[in-house]
Amino acid sequence: MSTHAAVRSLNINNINPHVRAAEYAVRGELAVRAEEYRAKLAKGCTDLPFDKVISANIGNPQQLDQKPITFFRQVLSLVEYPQLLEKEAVLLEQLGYKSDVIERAKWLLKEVGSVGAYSASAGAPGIRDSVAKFLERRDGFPADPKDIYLSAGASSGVNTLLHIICAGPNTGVLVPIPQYPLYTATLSLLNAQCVPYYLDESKGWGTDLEAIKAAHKKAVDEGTDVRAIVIINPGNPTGASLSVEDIKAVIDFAAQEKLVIMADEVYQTNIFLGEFHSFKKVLRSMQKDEPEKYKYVELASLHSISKGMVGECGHRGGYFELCGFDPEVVEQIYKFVSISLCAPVVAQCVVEMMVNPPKEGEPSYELYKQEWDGIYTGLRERARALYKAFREMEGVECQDPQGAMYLFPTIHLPPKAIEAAKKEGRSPDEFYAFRLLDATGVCVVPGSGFGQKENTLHFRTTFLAPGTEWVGRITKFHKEFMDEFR
Ligand SMILES: Cc1ncc(COP(=O)(O)O)c(C=O)c1O
Repeated sequence: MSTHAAVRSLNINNINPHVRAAEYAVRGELAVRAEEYRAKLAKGCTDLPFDKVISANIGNPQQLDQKPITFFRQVLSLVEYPQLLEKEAVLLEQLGYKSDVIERAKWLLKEVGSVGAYSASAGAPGIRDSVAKFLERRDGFPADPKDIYLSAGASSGVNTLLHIICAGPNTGVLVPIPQYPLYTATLSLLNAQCVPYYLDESKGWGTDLEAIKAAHKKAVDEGTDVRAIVIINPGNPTGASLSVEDIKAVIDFAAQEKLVIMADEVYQTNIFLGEFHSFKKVLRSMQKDEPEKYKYVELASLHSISKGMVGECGHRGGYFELCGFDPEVVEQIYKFVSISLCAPVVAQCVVEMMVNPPKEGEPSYELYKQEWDGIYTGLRERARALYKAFREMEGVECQDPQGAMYLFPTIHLPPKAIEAAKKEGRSPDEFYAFRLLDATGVCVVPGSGFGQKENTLHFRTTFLAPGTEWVGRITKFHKEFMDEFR
């Protein structure tokens, strides 16, 4: 028994074991070490072989110098401090605010009252209306504001949905591998079963229906009550976007097997190759063609202000839309979200602006468009530069950058490196990632943090960091690593 156990109520062995069991590699040991290095550098330490830490482990755009969109922040400045609206002339003539910024701030304040007040549990009604209108424009099918729930980031939406879906240790949820570890971690917390299905790296990380069917059958045969399937589209860490055919196949399978579909669409605007097709749009078109067959498909789709060109992840905003859920279940979802009172109200305002940005012809449009396009082009260029560097590295294979904010290359490490990793009690990809961090200050996440096929090794890096100097650091490290262990 540790000495702590005698003097305190809580110790590592008596807290919730499901918290202990949960793994979340994107903020794990590597990220902690990276923060230690950052703190050392800030104190003026000069004995590290780098002068800057690059946090390429997490899609955190503004930490890596992505500038916030001016329209969003100008409006927020006014909703946070409405007294500024009494000085319209100063705003317009001296601070360069445009009239549509002032109008939007007034409108939002009318909808929410004060951003310091709780809103209705599922979000301010006017903001839910805006989201519904956006979905109608995006998909060409009606959307009902009553089906929309504002959330504290997509993470809190996922948390809500999995809490509702997971009835006990026997509940299973199909999760893509590799995946963003929010899903496996939350299933661990809920003591439910993750039913992994593998994405096909040889086909650009496509969703393989046969793999889904096989994973589902195996779990059902083992007695698991599989109730839902998670789809991340575009993928994290893979960036792959699903084709309409693949989405149809998933919906069809979900209809046959009565699976709730959780469509995580937070990267819907981060697309470099192909096109984004929402699950809602494809579902509604299938329902139009064959209403009886798809009538009861349950779909929850999620979006966020964290990603895309918005990148406001620190504000913690998002929403999910429910389609086809039983009204009694919906009541429980409503009760569940009401237990946390409401999503952050400032974040709800950002959601509103994300789904209803300045339109062509409006005063803020030109700058908005210029900023949006600049961020998009910068991301695409950095993705290409990183991809090109990976392609030239020995033993590294990388799929074309397709979307999201990440590359997920395969690495083939020499046997001596694998042995050295074993001696340190680390997986080889973890060993590689620690070495990379220690030598260059670049923090990536080993593939094992997302799941990967047996006998394959990967790492995930974002392509958010500005410039390409850090890419050179990775290339140099890799060459030296391979030489050391060859
Ligand atoms: C696929 C995916 N879903 C959800 C999230 C969570 O995003 P949010 O900041 O909206 O909670 C992330 C964050 O990286 C993500 O990659």
